[in-house]
Amino acid sequence: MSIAEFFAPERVVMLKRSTKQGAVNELVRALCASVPELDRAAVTTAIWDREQLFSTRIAPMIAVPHAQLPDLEGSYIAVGKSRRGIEYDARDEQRVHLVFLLIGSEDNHLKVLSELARLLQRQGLVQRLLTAAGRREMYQLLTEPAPREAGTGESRTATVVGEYAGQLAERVEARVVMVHGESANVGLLANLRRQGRSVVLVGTEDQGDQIDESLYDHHLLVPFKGLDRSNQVEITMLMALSKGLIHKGDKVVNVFGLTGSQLDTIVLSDVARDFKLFFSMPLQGQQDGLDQQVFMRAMQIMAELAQEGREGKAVGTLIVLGDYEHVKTHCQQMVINPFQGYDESERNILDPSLTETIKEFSRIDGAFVIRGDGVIMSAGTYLRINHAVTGLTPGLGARHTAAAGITMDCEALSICLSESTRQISLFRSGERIMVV
Ligand SMILES: Nc1ncnc2c1ncn2[C@@H]1O[C@H](COP(=O)(O)OP(=O)(O)OP(=O)(O)O)[C@@H](O)[C@H]1O
Repeated sequence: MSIAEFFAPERVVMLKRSTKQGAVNELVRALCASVPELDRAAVTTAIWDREQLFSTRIAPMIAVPHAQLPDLEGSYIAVGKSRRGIEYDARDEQRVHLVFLLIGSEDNHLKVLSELARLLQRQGLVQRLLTAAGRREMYQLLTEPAPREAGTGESRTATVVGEYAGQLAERVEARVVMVHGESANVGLLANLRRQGRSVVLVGTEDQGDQIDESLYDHHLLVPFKGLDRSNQVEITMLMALSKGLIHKGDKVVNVFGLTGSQLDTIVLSDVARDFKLFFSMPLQGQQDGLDQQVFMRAMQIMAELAQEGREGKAVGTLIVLGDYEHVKTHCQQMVINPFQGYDESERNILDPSLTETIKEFSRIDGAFVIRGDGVIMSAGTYLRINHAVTGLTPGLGARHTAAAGITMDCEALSICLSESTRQISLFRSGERIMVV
């Protein structure tokens, strides 16, 4: 899916009104004028109904009011910029300057929302939108392919590392080579394809427009940037395993550099040896089908929480993903479930406008319980554990014990953010299978 297809030049608006209602109505007008099948009254009602549930401000200066309309085919985005800023919601004094209005079909609304959120994370884009001279420039910025980052040229070192990676893959008969996209070089990709390796291009953003698609077999997106080298490989391998791109008997060569820099590292993995525990994970489309994007979003929110904390303080929290049928038998509310009463479509972790709410609720004691398809079933939940949890690293307390314990009793995966160390741990079958 390319997010560019949902924009249109006539739906870029320089907003005149500085109230939330005025600005949103300007966008609804522009959207409905551009898409005749949209009924303005229905769009307005759907948007405001959604807005009453949670504010759709997703970042200090950005809001994404959105709604699904039954029977609508396709999704449409109108974008507005306000130079003066809009008083968007009472809880935040900072004004919103960019408003993205999204109306979507029920089928892929959340996926489009998620793509839009990813686009807005593209380095420097928001700043360039804010300083863009006019509507045409804004449209170009929103629809242009992701720029390749500095340092992606093929330096001598990168070329040599690429050559060695190719030779190593050949010598050990690695079936798969994962080339980390921001530093990928075209020569290496072409060489690996010639050798008949399965080539996976790994990136944090969609780079399909920059590198010829015929040079790789799969494109894998990892949820966050800025990892150190060992975490980069572990997360990538985990993602690739969960997507079925690599298998138990494979040898895999990873070629990468630190995010944004050139190729300088080669790591050879024997999947069966290095990822023993993974093979009991529920991520592979069985059990209750834990959606890949849901797992990635949960990891991303945890990573952001680890970095940002709340109001200057570190926070700890716990997310339990998947196998809800069994997990629910272990759940007891510590406080009233804040998601109670909301429709399932209004409490899906894939909805970026919920991110702030989820982060805010991370301060509540207890766990988030999330179904495999991303629907948040509860927060502030106490998990009753039936087994004695032994063998945890000394120093890990009740939160980590609950995170491990629930995965002994259920086929769920749990992600635990430690308040004291800010480390993110992944638990499966009672074991801590990864620490970031
Ligand atoms: N059974 C449980 N189910 C859900 N949440 C729990 C459970 N037990 C503890 N918690 C959460 O963990 C918090 C206490 O964490 P504690 O500091 O004891 O654990 P920890 O593993 O050392 O975590 P951290 O590294 O974040 O301090 C509680 O305030 C509560 O929010």
